[in-house]
Amino acid sequence: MEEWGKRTWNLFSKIRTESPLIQCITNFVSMDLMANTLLSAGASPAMVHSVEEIPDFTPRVSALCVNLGTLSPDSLSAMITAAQICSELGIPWVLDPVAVSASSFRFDACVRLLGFKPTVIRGNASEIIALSSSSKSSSAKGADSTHDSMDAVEAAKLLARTSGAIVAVSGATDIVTDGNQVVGAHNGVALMQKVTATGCSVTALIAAFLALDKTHALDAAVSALAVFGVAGELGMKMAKGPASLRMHLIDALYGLDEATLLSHVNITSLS
Ligand SMILES: Nc1ncnc2c1ncn2[C@@H]1O[C@H](COP(=O)(O)OP(=O)(O)OP(=O)(O)O)[C@@H](O)[C@H]1O
Ligand SMILES: Cc1ncsc1CCO
Ligand SMILES: [Mg+2]
Repeated sequence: MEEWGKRTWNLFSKIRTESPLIQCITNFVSMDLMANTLLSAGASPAMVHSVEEIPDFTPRVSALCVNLGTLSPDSLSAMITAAQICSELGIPWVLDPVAVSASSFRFDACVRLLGFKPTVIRGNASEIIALSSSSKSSSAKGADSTHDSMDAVEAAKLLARTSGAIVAVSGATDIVTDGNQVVGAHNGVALMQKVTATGCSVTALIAAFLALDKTHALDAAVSALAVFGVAGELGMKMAKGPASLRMHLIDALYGLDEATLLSHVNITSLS
């Protein structure tokens, strides 16, 4: 546990000193919270999503975050172009398959994007179960999960093996796997589910952690989820509901110091 805490702090403090440039092609709901999450963590966000700009811009970024939340034919072209560049240039990129089973268009888009080998896939339990089982007809309602993250462990392992990506499942326990090893990050508070785009934002934070060391993608994903969860716990101490949690979570992320992080991080091996 102590080792995980130190590893997490080392990566997090590097974001603050190196301020990696993170491109986000994301949904309209999440843009504000995602950009503010990255800024508060010390990274430099850029919501560049026009396909005309991607050949110039994407080769210069340190990592890419692709989120299907408000997918359209135009945004899909941008995602595919950017993912292809990252895959060719070895730039780490993260896929957030929001509401993957909502439509065939969205599901097929996810499958096409998997062809460009995301470094990490982060979804909630319903999304990871649907993507892993290739099932377009899941019980998921939309962007919110109807499953517990622990129900998605086997699905996550299977998806990691078939895609070659590290797979992260958010929930009461955040789960991260490479297909064999399974690690749990137990930080966070349930009210984070009532703040839209917290999941989208932690996916972008994973991209920021990956930007520093893409060769240890499992560590990057676990660390990002733990840091965001700790910020949620600290923010909750001052929050009166979802709106003030959103504000205090961002403040807590910005002010997070080593001693506070080390005393709160709760990461365990689940395999
Ligand atoms: N029951 C819970 N207890 C503690 N933390 C939680 C709980 N549920 C979710 N979280 C945390 O909330 C954040 C968002 O996770 P969630 O699973 O709600 O993502 P999501 O469904 O993709 O969200 P969105 O699509 O709105 O961005 C994560 O950091 C996760 O760890
Ligand atoms: C509510 C919602 N709808 C599409 S994306 C999004 C934000 C959470 O994923
Ligand atoms: Mg989501």
